[in-house]
Formats: sequence, C-alpha cells, structure tokens
Amino acid sequence: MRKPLIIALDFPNMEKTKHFLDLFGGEQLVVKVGMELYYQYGPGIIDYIKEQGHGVFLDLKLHDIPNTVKQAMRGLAGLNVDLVNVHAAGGANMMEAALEGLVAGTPAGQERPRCIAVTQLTSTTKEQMNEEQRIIGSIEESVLHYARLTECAGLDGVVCSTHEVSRIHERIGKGFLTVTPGIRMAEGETHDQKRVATPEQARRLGTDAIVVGRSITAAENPYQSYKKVLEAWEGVKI
Ligand SMILES: O=C(O)c1cc(=O)[nH]c(=O)n1[C@@H]1O[C@H](COP(=O)(O)O)[C@@H](O)[C@H]1O
Repeated sequence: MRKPLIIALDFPNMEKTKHFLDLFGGEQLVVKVGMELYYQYGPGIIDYIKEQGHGVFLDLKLHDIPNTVKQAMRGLAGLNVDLVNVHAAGGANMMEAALEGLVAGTPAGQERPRCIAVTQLTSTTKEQMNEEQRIIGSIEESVLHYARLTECAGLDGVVCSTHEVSRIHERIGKGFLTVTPGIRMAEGETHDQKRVATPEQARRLGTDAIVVGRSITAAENPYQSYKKVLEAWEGVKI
C-alpha cells in the first residue's frame, strides 16, 4: 500500500483552496484541513473536499478537559474524515475521552476516523522545550514519552518529526502510525520549522506519512513541486 503524502491546505480562503485543488485535475489526494480553513468554513469545507474523492486529515489539535474533547470528537466523527488529532500534552484521560467520543459519534457502517496525538511540535527546539515548557531532557525522550502515553490511551499514532520515527517504531512497534510534518526539499527554506527533514530522509527512516505544506502550496508551480516531493518520498520516477 502507498504511504500517504498529505498536502497541508493552509490557505486563507475557499477561493485559493479551490484554485489549488483544480491544479490536480482528477488526481486523488490526501489533504490536511487545519484551523485556518475549518474555523472559517466548518463542515462545508470537508464536504467539498470529500465530494472530490480526496482523503481528509482534519487537524484541529484538540486540547481541553476530557469531557469537552469527548463531545467535540463525537461531532467530528460524523464528518466522514479519515484522520483527526489531539495534543498528547492534554494527558491520557483526555486522549481516552477523545477515542470514546470518536467511537460514539461514528455512524453505523462507517469506519472510525484514526486519531493521532501531537507530541512536540516540529517548530519546537530542545532549548524552547527545556526553558519554556520546563521539560528536561532531549526532544527525543519527550516525544517517546508522549508516544508511549498515546499508545497506552489506545490512539493510533503520533505526529512527530522524522528524526524521532525510528526510536518510536523500535520501542512501540511498526503498527503505530508516525505522521511527520516539517518536510523540506534539500534546498528549501525552512520558515518557522525547526526539526526538518527531506522526503528521502523520511522514506529511509520509515515514516508512515509525511505532511507537506509550503514546499508545495507556496511553490511557483505547485503541481510540479508535488510530483517532485512525491518522487522523492516514494523513491520512484513518476
Ligand atoms: O499537526 C500537524 O499537522 C503539525 C504538527 C507539527 O508538529 N508541525 C506541523 O508543522 N504541523 C502542521 O503541518 C503543516 C506543515 O506545513 P509546512 O511547514 O508549510 O510544510 C502545518 O499545517 C502545520 O500546522
């Protein structure tokens, strides 16, 4: 089975989103809808994308008390998305509640959306984590700790950087999903991302899915850039 390349649709409005998706003709994609679009357009944006046959990762990074997250997930489960997420820092009880909400809200006959937890954002450095969050140790230790907590809570995997993937697979197992943003081409600008990797590195290190935004969406020719990233990710000429 092909490992997904998830395109982050971080656009300011519907018009720009539609224009971008039109560049791909009938090609089936997996896309990520985040706060920027969802907070403006709500479930309508999901319906629009699903109608075109694309897979959807709804990235709202829930982080609240368990009951609130449970009820929110109950609602999101009815949107027919493939993947949702929470912040692992919300704790094991919150993550268990997220899963309960998803199970309760998934319509009969439909598959429950997968649920993953954000560990340490790929924009975070060790210094920030140590000084601002007051978490001691290395980023890898913190990510691994959150990954174990996530697995114990019964979730399907984590969001982390490519550099933490092999330790997670080694300690928790290959069936536990690792989804990695912070993907850049070797010559690409890193913007606000700190723990970056190329698609080739992600492939070699065994990442299950990569999330790519600006390397594709902000490119002069997004379709061409998509193909370039896809070739590097899959390791084959397309
Ligand atoms: O949960 C995420 O998707 C996420 C987690 C994380 O640690 N880092 C991260 O960059 N993301 C998302 O992945 C996307 C990365 O976008 P680019 O940096 O433009 O490739 C953005 O939509 C972020 O919101």
